[in-house]
Amino acid sequence: MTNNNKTPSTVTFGNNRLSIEDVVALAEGRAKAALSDDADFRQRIAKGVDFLDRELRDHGHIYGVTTGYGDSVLRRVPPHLVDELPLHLSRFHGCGLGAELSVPASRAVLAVRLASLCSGYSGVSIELLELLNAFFAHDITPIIPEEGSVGASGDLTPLSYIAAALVGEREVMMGGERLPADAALQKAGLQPLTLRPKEALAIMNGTSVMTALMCQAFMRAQYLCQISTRITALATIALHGNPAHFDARLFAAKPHPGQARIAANIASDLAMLGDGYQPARLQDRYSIRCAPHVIGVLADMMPTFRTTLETELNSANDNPLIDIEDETILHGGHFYGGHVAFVADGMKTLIANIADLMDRQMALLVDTKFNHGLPSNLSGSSTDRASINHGLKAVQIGVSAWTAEALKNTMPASVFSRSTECHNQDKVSMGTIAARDCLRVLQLTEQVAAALLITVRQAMVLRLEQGSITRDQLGDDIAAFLDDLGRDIAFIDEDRPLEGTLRHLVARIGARHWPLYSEGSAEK
Ligand SMILES: N[C@@H](Cc1ccc(O)cc1)C(=O)O
Repeated sequence: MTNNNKTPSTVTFGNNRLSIEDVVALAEGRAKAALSDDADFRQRIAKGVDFLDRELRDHGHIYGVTTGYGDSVLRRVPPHLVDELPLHLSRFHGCGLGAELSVPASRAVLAVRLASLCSGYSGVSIELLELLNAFFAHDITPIIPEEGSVGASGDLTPLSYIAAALVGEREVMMGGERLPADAALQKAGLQPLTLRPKEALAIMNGTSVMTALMCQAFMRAQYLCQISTRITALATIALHGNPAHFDARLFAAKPHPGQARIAANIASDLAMLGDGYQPARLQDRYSIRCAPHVIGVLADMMPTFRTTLETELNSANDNPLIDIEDETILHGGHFYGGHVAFVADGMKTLIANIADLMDRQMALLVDTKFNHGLPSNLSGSSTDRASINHGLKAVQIGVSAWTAEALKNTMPASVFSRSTECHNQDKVSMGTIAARDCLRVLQLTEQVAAALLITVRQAMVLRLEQGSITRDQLGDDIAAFLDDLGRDIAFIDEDRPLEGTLRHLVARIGARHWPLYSEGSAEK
């Protein structure tokens, strides 16, 4: 498939592997979906269906086809009710609650489930795969409530909303419009699917919701590494900090590659300060001096996170699996999302630590006890009006609140297994809760980053006005970045509400608006 760090224009589902970038490009509507025409792939899919049909005819006993589900495995379904069983599965799981997934998130879920079904272990028909693929072409996304999965019988309840949409039940979004699924299918000229015996189980019995959410989280975490690195560089300059903390020789002596790269990026941002530059202190406080050691942990874990997420993304995480080579049905527990759960729990901890780092950097910048000659709360008001102006005081309070909430949400979800479903599912992953927490922590941390962008830009303008830093001492990248920020953030001389600016900057961060360092540099 595509190279990991390039945006594809078409993502093809078939025998090939998908990358996180493929999923996110589809989710964000930057790529089209296609189902492979490859003869081997189509034959493999056909073989699975044919084998299941024969198995049912010749042996007449298959889990989830002629039995009840889960703990109800001992219940035998008589042949005349076998065809009705899949619709029961999708319907009794139609009990999701909570917020609805966004359209991009729902698209990511569709993509991840389609990828898994294409691995050829689930015994679904090519018609099912074609219809899922057609959802992309017609911009149809199931409306999926995000709560109700324990992440270890797969994401049964949220994925039931995909099964329902395919058969023309419940609601979908289509080109920005909320419609009953049957109406949307009709509008698109598509026929609702009649689910074959194992197909509802195949759609629902997997880890695709948590995996999709973590693909989105991964891309955001990657950008967070970069933006927090740039913020650190600007905070260091604005505080008259010491560039020597980022010397390559230091990082060769403790050579975690991600950490070294973050340090090198900060060092290159500070390179133009020049020999005449005098730092205010020999050693800066840890939120400056140890920034590579905080951001670097996330940077160093990203390759592992990628490997784990992409293994899950390209896996058959259904049960039972159909081995078409040996013509056997394999009963297992691949719907268990333990790996994704751990990535989500781990990633959210590392992200919240970056929120905390930036919160501490802001504390240094706004406080005249630490900021080496900048005004209180970085207010740019002239002296006679300084008594009524409070600059970034409330923004700092907001940052404290967002940081506290991010830190609070780092409670691991994966250790809170509950035995459920009459003790059949007596150990579960809670990976979907972990993934949702991770996204919430990201959102809060991106808000902190937005506030820090206002802070460092304000501090830099003040320094340039003071003349304690000159424009020549900023490298081209830093100067261009500050100019770009200046178009989004007006200088704060008189107090004004900053909500609009904050929201705008949060959206900019979400869109990875500023190209920072080299693409994908938070990883390799
Ligand atoms: N995940 C279960 C199947 C299942 C499906 C739906 C349920 O409600 C419960 C269990 C298995 O494969 O064993």
